[in-house]
Amino acid sequence: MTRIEAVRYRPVLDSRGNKTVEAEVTTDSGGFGRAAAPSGASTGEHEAVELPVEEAIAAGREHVAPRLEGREFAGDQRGVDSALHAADGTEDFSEIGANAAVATSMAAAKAAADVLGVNTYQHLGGAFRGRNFPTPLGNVLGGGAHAEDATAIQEFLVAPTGAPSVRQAVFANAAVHARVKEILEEDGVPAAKGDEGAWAPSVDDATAFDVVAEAADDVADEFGFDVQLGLDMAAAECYDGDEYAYGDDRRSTEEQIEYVAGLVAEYDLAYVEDPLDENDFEAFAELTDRVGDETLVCGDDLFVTNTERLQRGIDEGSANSILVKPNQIGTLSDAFDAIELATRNGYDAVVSHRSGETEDATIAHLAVATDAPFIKTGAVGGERTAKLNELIRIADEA
Ligand SMILES: C=C(OP(=O)(O)O)C(=O)O
Ligand SMILES: [Mg+2]
Repeated sequence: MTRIEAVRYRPVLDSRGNKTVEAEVTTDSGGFGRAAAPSGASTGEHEAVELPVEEAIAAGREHVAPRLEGREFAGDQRGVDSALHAADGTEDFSEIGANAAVATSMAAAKAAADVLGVNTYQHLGGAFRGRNFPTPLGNVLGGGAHAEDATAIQEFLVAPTGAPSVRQAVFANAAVHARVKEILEEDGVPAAKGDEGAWAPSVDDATAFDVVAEAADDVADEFGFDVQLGLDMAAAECYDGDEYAYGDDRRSTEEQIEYVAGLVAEYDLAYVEDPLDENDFEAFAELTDRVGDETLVCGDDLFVTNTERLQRGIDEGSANSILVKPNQIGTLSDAFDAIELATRNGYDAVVSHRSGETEDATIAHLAVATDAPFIKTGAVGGERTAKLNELIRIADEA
């Protein structure tokens, strides 16, 4: 097997115009991989640590590159990711930065795939992957931490659960995004876009539900398959330790559970992410008990792609789905472990982008490599379509 020859770092821009870490890995047989770290805005309290970009790059050059160059076999992803942990030496990548770690981990995977002459998803998932594709969850309207003066709920998502192909699913989500804009225009509501390209009008959540439900119904009729709704409620952002504050509404934990259960029934929600605070495994379990047969209750800030937190959730019945963001945990191996633990326990994995993204499309490969049933990566915008178009290409080739 071929060895890693060089690991290089540079600062590049993400979709918010912030600097982020890009890594390049070359191998002694001419393999090449390049990847960049994404960045969150509504980050979970228990996520691995993102360092300031210059610090992360300096740490990568000083501590990571010497451990990989000339030493690690390019195809040994676990070996590469163990070397990243060894270079860091902490539980949360606070020494080298999860941004340096994840960019290196993903670049190494791509370099190895290049050496082997296969797609990244085949290198990561093996010869038998590439038959199943994730249903894309598309953010079409939202606010919260992703846009000023917009909805209190962070993301109104569409889930084309009836789509016959990933391509049709991707096109349906884009069509809902376009239809949402038309409905807002008909209603005389101006709307700019939030961080992920979703419309960010200054409307209350009840109005947003009506607009998105109408748009999804119209597109379902046009495309001839089911297009359901989903939410990311990013509840930790709205919880003050006592109450949930969404716009002018204040709710106790019990009232929040009641409210979410009501939404699931009223809008036939296929998916509800972070409906409760990131430390309240118990309230999550209460809600999952009530609505877990009808919808996916997904932990993002609750689990932060961390197998220990996921195991606690499994033990307590806190959810039935996990959001998987490689940069929350720092390496592809750790993200893989979270998906495998989830799958073995009947949890649906949702591989996810961050609100700050780049053209990097590794998560599309990760989703296909693990047979993840869902991917959340926006509906429109170059940094989002990079992943969606990659899925279309993979499906075309597979
Ligand atoms: C994608 C999300 O946002 P961020 O990247 O800001 O955490 C999310 O909360 O699921
Ligand atoms: Mg979330």
